[in-house]
Amino acid sequence: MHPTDPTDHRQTPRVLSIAGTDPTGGAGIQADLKSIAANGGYGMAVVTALVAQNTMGVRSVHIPPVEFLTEQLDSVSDDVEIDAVKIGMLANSTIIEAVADWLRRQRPPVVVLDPVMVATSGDRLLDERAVDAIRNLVRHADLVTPNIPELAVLADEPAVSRWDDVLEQAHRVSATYGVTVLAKGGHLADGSASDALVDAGGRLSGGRDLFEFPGERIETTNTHGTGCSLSSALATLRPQAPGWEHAVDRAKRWLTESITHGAALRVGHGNGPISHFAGLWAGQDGAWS
Ligand SMILES: Nc1ncnc2c1ncn2[C@@H]1O[C@H](COP(=O)(O)OP(=O)(O)O)[C@@H](O)[C@H]1O
Ligand SMILES: Cc1ncc(COP(=O)(O)OP(=O)(O)O)c(N)n1
Repeated sequence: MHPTDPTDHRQTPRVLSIAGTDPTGGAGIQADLKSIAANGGYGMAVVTALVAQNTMGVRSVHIPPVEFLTEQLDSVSDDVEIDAVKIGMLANSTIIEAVADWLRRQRPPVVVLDPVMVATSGDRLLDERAVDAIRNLVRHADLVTPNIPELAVLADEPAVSRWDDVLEQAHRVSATYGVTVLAKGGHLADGSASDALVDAGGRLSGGRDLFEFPGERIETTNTHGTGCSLSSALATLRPQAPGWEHAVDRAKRWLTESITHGAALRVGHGNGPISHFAGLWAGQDGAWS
């Protein structure tokens, strides 16, 4: 996965995750750091919210004062050159505005926004009143990675269930916000798990407005944190890749392998995590000398 020479860290992207926590390690900041490392980056993390959750659901959310969030962001950017940022759970409009303000002052070259709204368990991770704020934040991103329900919220339209309708809705979102969209098909009910990169302005390689990434649904309940892990992988791979479509292609292959091996981790009684380092571990000799 590492660009060329694994001992030459001049090319290692320095990637910041701005997100909430998951003490079971499957989603949020904890998953992001694993994903960044697995995809060849140096991971850093600024916590937006502390979430008491596990593989079965969310128990409670603690949001530190917003001044402390800004203090964390400035601590990183005053010291480290950030190559890419991944933004995940933001919880409320005060936090969104603080992150937007920081981006206006310190925008890294690559900004990936996962517009986290509701966890698989059905628990809300974004205040319902913050939807307008998240729509404004989308305009600051290079890439936004909504799942099907989140795409509908960004489009301000009802959720769709046919893949062709997903592509059309993603096209409208891209045109409205002037952003590249990765529409994720993990919520499709037809046995597929395809994704699509859509840019209404034709900013993809070769002036294209669409790249599709077909995928088959893996029969597993180990899908906790797939969206977090994918967006972090993309933030890590984009500085290393010639275009978004190359980053998505590699990230999706890595994610598919990580989902496949998630159940072997034996973590939790609900929707378990993915195995971020399955590819690395597969190449290791288990024998002790
Ligand atoms: N069961 C599955 N098998 C294969 N890929 C999946 C599966 N579930 C999700 N994915 C993939 O994981 C990524 C996250 O998708 P999705 O579940 O739609 O987002 P989120 O986790 O944000 O709800 C996408 O690349 C999607 O195609
Ligand atoms: C802190 C935190 N952030 C995001 C999520 C949601 O994770 P995501 O990868 O979008 O998907 P699911 O885990 O809900 O499938 C989370 N649970 N916690």
